[in-house]
Amino acid sequence: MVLCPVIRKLLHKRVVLASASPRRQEILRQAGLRFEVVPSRFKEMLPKALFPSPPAYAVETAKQKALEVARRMHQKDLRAPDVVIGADTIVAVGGLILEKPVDKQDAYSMLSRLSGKEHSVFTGVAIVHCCSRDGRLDTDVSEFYEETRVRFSELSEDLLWEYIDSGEPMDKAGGYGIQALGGMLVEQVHGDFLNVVGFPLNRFCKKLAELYYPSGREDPRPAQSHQGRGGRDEDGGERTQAAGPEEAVSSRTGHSPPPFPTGLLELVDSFKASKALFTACKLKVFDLLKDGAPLKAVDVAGKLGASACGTGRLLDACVALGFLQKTDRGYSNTETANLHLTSDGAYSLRGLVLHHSDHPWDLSARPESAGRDGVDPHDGALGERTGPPCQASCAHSEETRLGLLRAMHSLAKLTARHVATAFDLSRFGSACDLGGCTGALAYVLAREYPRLRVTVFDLPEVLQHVAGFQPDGPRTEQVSFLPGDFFEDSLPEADLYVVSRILRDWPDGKVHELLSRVARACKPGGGLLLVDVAAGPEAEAEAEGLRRRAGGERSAAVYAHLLRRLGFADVRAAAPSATPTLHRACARPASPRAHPAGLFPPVSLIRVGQTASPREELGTAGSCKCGAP
Ligand SMILES: Cc1cn([C@H]2C[C@H](O)[C@@H](COP(=O)(O)OP(=O)(O)OP(=O)(O)O)O2)c(=O)[nH]c1=O
Repeated sequence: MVLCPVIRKLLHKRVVLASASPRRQEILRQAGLRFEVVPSRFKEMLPKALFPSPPAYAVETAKQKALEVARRMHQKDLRAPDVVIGADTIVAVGGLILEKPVDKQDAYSMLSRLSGKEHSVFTGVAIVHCCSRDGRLDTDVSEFYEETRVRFSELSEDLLWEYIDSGEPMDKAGGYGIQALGGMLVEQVHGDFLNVVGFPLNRFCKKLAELYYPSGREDPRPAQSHQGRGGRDEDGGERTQAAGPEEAVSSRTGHSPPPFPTGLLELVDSFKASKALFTACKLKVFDLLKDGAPLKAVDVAGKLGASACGTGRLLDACVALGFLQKTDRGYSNTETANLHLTSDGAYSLRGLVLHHSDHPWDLSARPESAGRDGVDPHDGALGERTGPPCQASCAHSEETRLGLLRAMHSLAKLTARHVATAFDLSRFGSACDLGGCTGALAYVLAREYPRLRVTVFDLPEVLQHVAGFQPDGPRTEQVSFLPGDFFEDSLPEADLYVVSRILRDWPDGKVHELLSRVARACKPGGGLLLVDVAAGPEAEAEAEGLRRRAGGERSAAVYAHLLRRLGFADVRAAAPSATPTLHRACARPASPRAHPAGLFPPVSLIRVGQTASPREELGTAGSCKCGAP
């Protein structure tokens, strides 16, 4: 996600980060910037004594790093990138500048100098706009620095050496990494934390805003006027041009182009990113790079039996996407890749990735039928409904079904804790997860509520595969599996029924039928935990006619109305306190026709209902069985 509008503005420029620092790459990537990484070869050996202050030294080094990359790229292709970003982080204590230690002894003398005192961390940043004209490179440098003050506690000799022996200090200014083990040495921080880690993101965004909207307008249109060559910015940095190249063109010709169709171009291009991810997962690139030392492209290619050139391009794409980091020593996984893209990552989504890779969204395969004939992409070739993916896959090969189970399992595992803790369910003694598949949610419910016994109720052909998905550890005995069809068979007895990510796959009639069955099975005082992606009200209104036959996300209001009619009282909704990952994972389109108003429905919804009072209410619920909500 790109929060900062100025960063969004850079999305269609060729941006290069002239730094090998994995931390800088991570910070800028998290901010949504897209860039290539070309580490600078500038030797950080400027004579420090010539600079009036430590930050002046950091700023000049940052500038020289960026300019070296701009010149090298221009020489190589006679075409420089649009923007090159350079940065340099130093630690200053008592007028002394500390950079990266050269060896352990050097690290020791730096850290003992910092012990028990406050020091400053300065990061100098240079933003170089480039323009290649007639084989010549024109550059336009803006620069600034940020200061953060850090206080260390008193460090014992033992602690110092233990820390040095961890190896962490060696590639970091001042010999410590505040974001990792080095955080233990730190007593207080005043200022921007990311500045210490290597890149002052907040100040960087402000600087970009100054450059691109010099009059302080929020309006993202290009600025109409800009300063001439030789201007100086507020930090005393040289700046020859206030606006970027785009603005210059518009002011020269007097022609104002239409707003840049950023979102559209992103969509056109976005499949490439997915393709790179799919390919890397299929080839097990992230498994290969897990835990080991960084590998060069040629070594990865050798292990995969692939071409060095193609592998290099794939690995670079993964760097740009934030799944790999690249240094002089080679490629290695980012934390995201270790966690989500390796086969055995704690929250591996590899199964989901492979499923989507092997089963592209049907709309792309049969766009004509979806658009022209109004056939739902989940339907069979003649428009007949094949049911939710899990059931539809029963008609397919064992391999397809297993792939789908892995996909559903990985997603359920990622979101299970948010779901299990969205409401306090501790008063329930037993639960039945209808269509609970591999039991990913059931096990987390059992872990969160040690008194709860959970039955996973699903089709026999699904349950025959669950053995491969069982977690180790305590409380697995709280969970049991029972084969059955929630439309055909009697529902197992339970105090709480769970219907998670089921309803969106069914049309209204079936949704009503299933919830009516749950309402009838519910004991007085029993409950229902309904988990689904919710459509916003507008999408809901537009989807109304289409969804009756097709399924798709429904709004909170529709579910609330239906549940009340079925006799549930105390209907409550909660959007999970979701991480961006969770939101993205949940908020995906079921079918394009069900969401004509937008591809990404706004929120995930969890609601719990409890049958109000006993029998009359349940009777009412039964009498509603045939009516559509
Ligand atoms: C103080 C501190 C520094 N650092 C890092 C940030 C920088 O990467 C590094 C300082 O060295 P730099 O020379 O600024 O950067 P670099 O050598 O890592 O990368 P490049 O020169 O290619 O841009 O120290 C931390 O990661 N944590 C910290 O707490």
